[in-house]
Amino acid sequence: RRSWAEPWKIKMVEPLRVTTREERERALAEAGYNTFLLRSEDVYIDLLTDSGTNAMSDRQWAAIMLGDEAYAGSRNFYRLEATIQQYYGYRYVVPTHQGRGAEHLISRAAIRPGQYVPGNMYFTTTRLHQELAGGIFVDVIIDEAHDPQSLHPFKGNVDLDKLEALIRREGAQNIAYVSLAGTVNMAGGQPVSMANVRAVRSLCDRYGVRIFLDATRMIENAFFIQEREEGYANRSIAEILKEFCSYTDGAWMSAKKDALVNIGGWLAVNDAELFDELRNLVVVYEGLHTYGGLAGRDMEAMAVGIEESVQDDYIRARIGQVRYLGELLTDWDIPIVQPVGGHAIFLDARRFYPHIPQREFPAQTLAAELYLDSGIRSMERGIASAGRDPKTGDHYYPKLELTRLTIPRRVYTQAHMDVVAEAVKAVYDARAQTRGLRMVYEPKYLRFFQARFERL
Ligand SMILES: Cc1ncc(COP(=O)(O)O)c(/C=N/[C@@H](Cc2ccccc2)C(=O)O)c1O
Repeated sequence: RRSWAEPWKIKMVEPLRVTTREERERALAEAGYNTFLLRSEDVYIDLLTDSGTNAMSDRQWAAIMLGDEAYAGSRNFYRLEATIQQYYGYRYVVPTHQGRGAEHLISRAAIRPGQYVPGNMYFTTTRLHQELAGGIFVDVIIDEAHDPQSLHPFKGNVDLDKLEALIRREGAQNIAYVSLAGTVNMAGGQPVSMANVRAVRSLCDRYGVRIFLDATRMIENAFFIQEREEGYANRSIAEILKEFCSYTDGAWMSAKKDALVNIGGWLAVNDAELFDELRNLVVVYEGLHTYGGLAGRDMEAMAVGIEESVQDDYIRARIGQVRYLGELLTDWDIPIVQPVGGHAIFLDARRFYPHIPQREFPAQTLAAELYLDSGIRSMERGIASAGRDPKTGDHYYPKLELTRLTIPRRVYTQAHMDVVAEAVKAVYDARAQTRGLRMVYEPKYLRFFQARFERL
């Protein structure tokens, strides 16, 4: 088998600054041991997120020059609308400034206070907007998703028995919609199979329950279907994407991931009445219905990004790079979530630091130690991110205590992945001497973004 390289070459570079250990000690102390509070200039390889950090192509940069900045009816909106209709298949499109904007609108328009929102594992902003709209999130993902060592090929799947039990217990009229994410970020970027979404569709049709898709990383999900699911090996990514979406009633997307732009999001539905309400809400919270908080140039770049994101050779290279890093780590027996997901390597902080109890924030500790060793920034995806149960006020205690190494699209080279793996190994080799953290400042909403910690 011959080696295989990315289907693009680099035309512009952005210099990186290597820092010293003492510079990083000072920067991290100022950031309250929270990688979200670090300055970008103090970060060497930035694996905090794949959101908005992806490299645009020359054609996307060219699209920036084609911005039609008319307040109403921008040419760029109609191009974006047509592109979403073509590739995702939905009828009505509403642009938003980013994913959160779309989550806010769909939650307000489609949830009545007290209704239940079953979903395949929670995502922080998605659940928060559902709760702010009075919804009650219920996790209906298969049990394997909560087991970092389970090799189930589609850990994002919905457990149909859990879903049907909820519908029968609460009554279909008390289910706002099924909130389906493909891939599932908090489970480790794990995909949903076509068979599962088809089965969820037929179950929901029996009870008259809607399904809305978080399509943020749906192209990566399509790749796993092409690679792992019977009957899809010879289907293109674009065909798989469109079929999957056809089993849902609408979708929201943070275009800052799959669509390769630095800002942007959209919401799309097939129901005309729901669209009317969304189209009206968008002018209250995001901007006119033909720009939704975006400049015309951003919408044009997003349309080009969508067209590039469905190219089979591009997505194979993208997933291949994540897998390459995963293999380096598993060769050293470093515990990560398996199977390797679409957008990141998730270090299993519970197995990495078995001596640090979850209340001392092992995943946050691991992100801090990795930054100190090498200037590599990662993100906590454990108890700090899980937040507090609104009913009891106590922390949620998630089974998954993970530190995410999130790989931006078309940004870093294989050499950077080698450096990352060696840094993780250095931290792993020193793990016995590492102590946990205590939280010294806790904000009310989505605390992980701005919380501050100190060493124990
Ligand atoms: C599956 C899914 N659905 C919606 C959104 C919101 O989209 P947006 O509002 O950011 O555009 C996101 C954003 N995910 C980013 C950024 C982030 C956001 C909250 C907490 C931590 C990190 C990440 O995972 O790094 C997502 O992953």
